[in-house]
Amino acid sequence: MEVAIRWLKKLSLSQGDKVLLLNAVTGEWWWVEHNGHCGYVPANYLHGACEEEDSDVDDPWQDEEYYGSYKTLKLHLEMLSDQPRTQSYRNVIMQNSQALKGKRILDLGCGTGIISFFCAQLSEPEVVYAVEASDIVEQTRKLVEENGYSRVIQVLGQRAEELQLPTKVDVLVSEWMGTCLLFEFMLESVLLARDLWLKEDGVMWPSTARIHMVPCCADREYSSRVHFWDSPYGLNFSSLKPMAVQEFFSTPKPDYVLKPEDCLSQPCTLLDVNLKTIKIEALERMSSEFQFHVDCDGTFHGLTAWFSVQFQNIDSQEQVDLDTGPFNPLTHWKHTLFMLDQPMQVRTGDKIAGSAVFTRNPIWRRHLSVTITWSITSPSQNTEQNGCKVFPIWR
Ligand SMILES: N=C(N)NC/C=C/[C@H]1O[C@@H](n2cnc3c(N)ncnc32)[C@H](O)[C@@H]1O
Repeated sequence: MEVAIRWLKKLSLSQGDKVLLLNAVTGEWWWVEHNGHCGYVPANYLHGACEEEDSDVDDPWQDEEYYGSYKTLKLHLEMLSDQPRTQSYRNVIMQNSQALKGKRILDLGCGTGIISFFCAQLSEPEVVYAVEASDIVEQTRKLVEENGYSRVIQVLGQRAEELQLPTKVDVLVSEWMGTCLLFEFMLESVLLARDLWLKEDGVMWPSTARIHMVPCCADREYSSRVHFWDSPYGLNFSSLKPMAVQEFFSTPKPDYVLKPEDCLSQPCTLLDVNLKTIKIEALERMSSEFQFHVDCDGTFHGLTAWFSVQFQNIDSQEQVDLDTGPFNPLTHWKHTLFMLDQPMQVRTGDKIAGSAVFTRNPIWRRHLSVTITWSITSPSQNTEQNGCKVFPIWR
């Protein structure tokens, strides 16, 4: 079936082909990806079957698997061991110790309760509601008891979506950030709790969140997975290279560590979200233009993204900034590398312009896809190269 949409490149599909649904944009047209190419398809051309069992689709938030991953200590150890992350929250609370006196605080997704402990230890809030949906919460209750904070910290073992509080709160603090900021979309739960339980003049911590991106050289990453096939043990395996690109670079690499010297230009800020005002429905699709001015000759292998969050002080204009990028101490989030299929040589003075669109998965609600469109103009080489690639995270 040839679906040639006038303003999009052709998406050739045949009966029985499987496509990745990226966005059920309207009832009639769905934005899909097939073999690395994306385009619109009439919704009525597609029927039901997701790869997984239909029963899975009954749980689009995959809550059993999600909360199951937080009931053991592995992820909590990783987060608590992340000094830049945990110390940022501690610094915010310390700097606002006076302002937090007598206040009502909601710590959403408290895990082992570390943020709630900082509040009770460094200030004298009236109450801290420590909300946690995974089974780790039974341990958290014990920790509150054993550390003598039962009078201040109230541990609530439930999902934020089911929360019932006696009154609204003055501060909603949460550590909700996932890969590429948005993955897990715990942010939706935070915004839901904000809308239901945060006072009109209440404070959100973090207050703002940003996604940053920079074009980069990633030679070792590309060579070890693609050039490797040129001549392993003297044999010519190069016909495997397209398969290697597809297998290793179709999704971003979430645990990449970008070195400052591999940046090809100054980074830019793609998204800047105000967590007090953003509406939940805005999370479905967020897009941003970018323009990078290449400031050193090199190979353009891909784009690396990271996030930063800012915590606004309650009684002053100052803020604490947690920046997980390559120019700051490494965090457990590391960086996210979006590798292009084909590296390109770029020179100082070249321009890499384009857009990044963050589209939430209409079915798997904790997942998203990032569509990156680029155009490289090189005055020195008098060339222009364009491209577009869709990166699911992770469906
Ligand atoms: N920072 C990263 N990566 N992960 C976020 C942190 C996730 C923690 O928040 C809890 N959590 C996530 N969503 C909710 C919710 N809706 N209600 C209650 N608890 C929740 C999880 O069980 C983890 O303990």
